[in-house]
Amino acid sequence: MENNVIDQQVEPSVTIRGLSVRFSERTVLDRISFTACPGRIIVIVGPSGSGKTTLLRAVNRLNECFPNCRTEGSVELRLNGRDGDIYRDFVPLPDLRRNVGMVFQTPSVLPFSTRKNLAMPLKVTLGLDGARLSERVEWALREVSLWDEVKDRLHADASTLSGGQQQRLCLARVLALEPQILLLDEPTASLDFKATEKIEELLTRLKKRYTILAVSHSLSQTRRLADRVCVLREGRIVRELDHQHLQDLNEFQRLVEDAF
Ligand SMILES: Nc1ncnc2c1ncn2[C@@H]1O[C@H](COP(=O)(O)OP(=O)(O)OP(=O)(O)O)[C@@H](O)[C@H]1O
Repeated sequence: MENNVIDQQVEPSVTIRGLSVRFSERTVLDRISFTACPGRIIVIVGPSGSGKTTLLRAVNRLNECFPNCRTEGSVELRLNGRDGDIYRDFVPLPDLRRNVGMVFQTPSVLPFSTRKNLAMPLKVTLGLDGARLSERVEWALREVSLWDEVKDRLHADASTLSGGQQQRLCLARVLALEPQILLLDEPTASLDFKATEKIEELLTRLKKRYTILAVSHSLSQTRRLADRVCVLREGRIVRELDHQHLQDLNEFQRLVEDAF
């Protein structure tokens, strides 16, 4: 069965058609199709090993880091008003990764100060320096509600921040490059409930301006965040749930558990 989820209210910014990913001879994603739109969060859930991370990585060609990986099908993105299939049309990888930012399960801060974590990619990728660089650093930290917490220790090593602060720093690093699409792989996996709450509030605010694809292992979080839920099992989308399914917690849990 090939899935075809079309969001009819808003022009999609991600259109995935017949996407299959193999590692060596093993099929990990099997003819996946769906669309994602700006202003919406799609949450991907599914058993461990069902292909959730691989699906996120397919949207900015990160699977290509693995030499045994083969991808078929298309991932069409609308970037800066132009459509293109990232596997067929020429999209320089740095441009693609800047526009399609990814935040990983475990905060991946660089072994530098908080400021340098943001400043370095801004210098290298956008060539910013001086006042423009400082403004962008502050903007990104404010965007993730971290500025007030770190403004007096911008030059301290980023590893001295709490786990939740580090994860927000990673998100700030992605946002600073002005992406249009965010890929979030269990962004609260390593956080306590307070830090999780902050990230969830942040995502709810950010979703108005970005297309967000997120992976979550928490059904209650999925229900809080998602506009649409895709249940992945053995590399296929076996169920899609939208607003009407998310209203009643028991009904939602039953539908997802059935799909698992
Ligand atoms: N680079 C790779 N080489 C070989 N197999 C891989 C590679 N990356 C992922 N896989 C395999 O693909 C399958 C899907 O992995 P993936 O990480 O996408 O699953 P997941 O649903 O995100 O799992 P989890 O919930 O445990 O994070 C797994 O069986 C995994 O072992």
